[in-house]
Amino acid sequence: MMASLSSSLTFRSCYSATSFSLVNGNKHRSLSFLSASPRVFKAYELCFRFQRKSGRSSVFMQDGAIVTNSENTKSSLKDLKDEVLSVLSEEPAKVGSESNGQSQPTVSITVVGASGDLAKKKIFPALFALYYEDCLPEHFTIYGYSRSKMTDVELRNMVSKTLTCRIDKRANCGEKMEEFLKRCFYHSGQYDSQEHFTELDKKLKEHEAGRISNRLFYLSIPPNIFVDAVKCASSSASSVNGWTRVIVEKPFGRDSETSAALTKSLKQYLEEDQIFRIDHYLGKELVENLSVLRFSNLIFEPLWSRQYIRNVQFIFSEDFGTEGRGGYFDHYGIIRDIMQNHLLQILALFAMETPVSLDAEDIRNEKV
Ligand SMILES: NC(=O)C1=CN([C@@H]2O[C@H](COP(=O)(O)OP(=O)(O)OC[C@H]3O[C@@H](n4cnc5c(N)ncnc54)[C@H](OP(=O)(O)O)[C@@H]3O)[C@@H](O)[C@H]2O)C=CC1
Ligand SMILES: O=C1O[C@H](COP(=O)(O)O)[C@@H](O)[C@H](O)[C@H]1O
Repeated sequence: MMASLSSSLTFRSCYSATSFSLVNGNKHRSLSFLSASPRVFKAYELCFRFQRKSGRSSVFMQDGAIVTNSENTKSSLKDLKDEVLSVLSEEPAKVGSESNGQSQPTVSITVVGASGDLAKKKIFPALFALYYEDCLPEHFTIYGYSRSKMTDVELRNMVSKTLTCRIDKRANCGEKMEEFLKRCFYHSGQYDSQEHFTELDKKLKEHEAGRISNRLFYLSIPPNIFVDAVKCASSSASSVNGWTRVIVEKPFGRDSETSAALTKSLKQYLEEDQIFRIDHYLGKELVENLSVLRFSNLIFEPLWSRQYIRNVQFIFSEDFGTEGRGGYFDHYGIIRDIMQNHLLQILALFAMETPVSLDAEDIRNEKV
């Protein structure tokens, strides 16, 4: 399968990085779930945040190394890491934490459709990478939710097969996996059952142990059941004292009209700032590095212009067949599946004018 736009630079889909950038309505928050090279992620992600906040100058090298004019790089990096952590634990609870004597909020992440391909291939490994990198809050629980009958142990067995230590620092990886798996649980239920989501809610509460609870639902299910699941999650399992957010996987409809209709349906149960639409392609190392290559690389930056580049082609290739996706492609269309999201996003990153800053909103403004 190959889709090709016009390039002298060729991008091949041979990376298996698992990271995601979340586009949140008009705002954009970056919440990277990465399983390939957190070192690169940190440099890239943290750099932008850091530069924005401190105004300090720092340059990130291709290998993820950081050159900064700071005399105290170590503590600066710590500040940056704290910032990433704050993405996951931001928006303090509406109920005072002191009132129940539990000072730190919990995050409960429910992977809806946990028995599926995406959950196994990408989501659990990415959550593990976050855990490995200490980017999850101290108190967190992960729940798999789907119709398949499974015990906690069976879920852990399933998940453990796809967790990897493909990351730079491999120290204690096995130990970390064990710790991570102990935080994973499973609840079997229908996607349109208030009753089953109420059962999930009860289980989440047990783990939250009276702490302020923030809840994230990751919809890793076919789009035709998004709204049912959101309805049940929001009415029967949303947080009562913290935030509740939902990550929605593409496709977001099949055209502008159906996309608007999906948003309208979701907004019956959620505010726009609770909805995070995801294009996992934007979190790939190769794609993230594109901005670094364009804007921080002293050799390429001045040459990246129509004066010096004659032809640009993007090649999307996979070294395997449709692998069970034939029905989906026939129904939805391969162009819709790949080109109008992943490849257009890459094209935009490649061709946009220099944004005012590398802050996500400024990049978005240049893209559109
Ligand atoms: N796989 C990938 O690489 C990518 C997938 N996506 C999107 O992410 C979402 C999930 O993808 P993926 O995991 O591949 O999907 P799957 O088809 O594997 O579905 C995930 C789970 O949803 C449940 N399910 C499947 N079909 C139905 C149905 N008709 N009615 C009710 N439940 C159903 C099944 O769980 P159970 O039977 O246990 O309830 C299944 O394990 C989809 O929207 C897909 O388009 C986006 C990008 C990449
Ligand atoms: O969204 C999709 O992307 C994958 C390619 O992503 P990768 O991370 O596996 O390289 C594609 O195979 C799939 O058809 C499509 O739905």
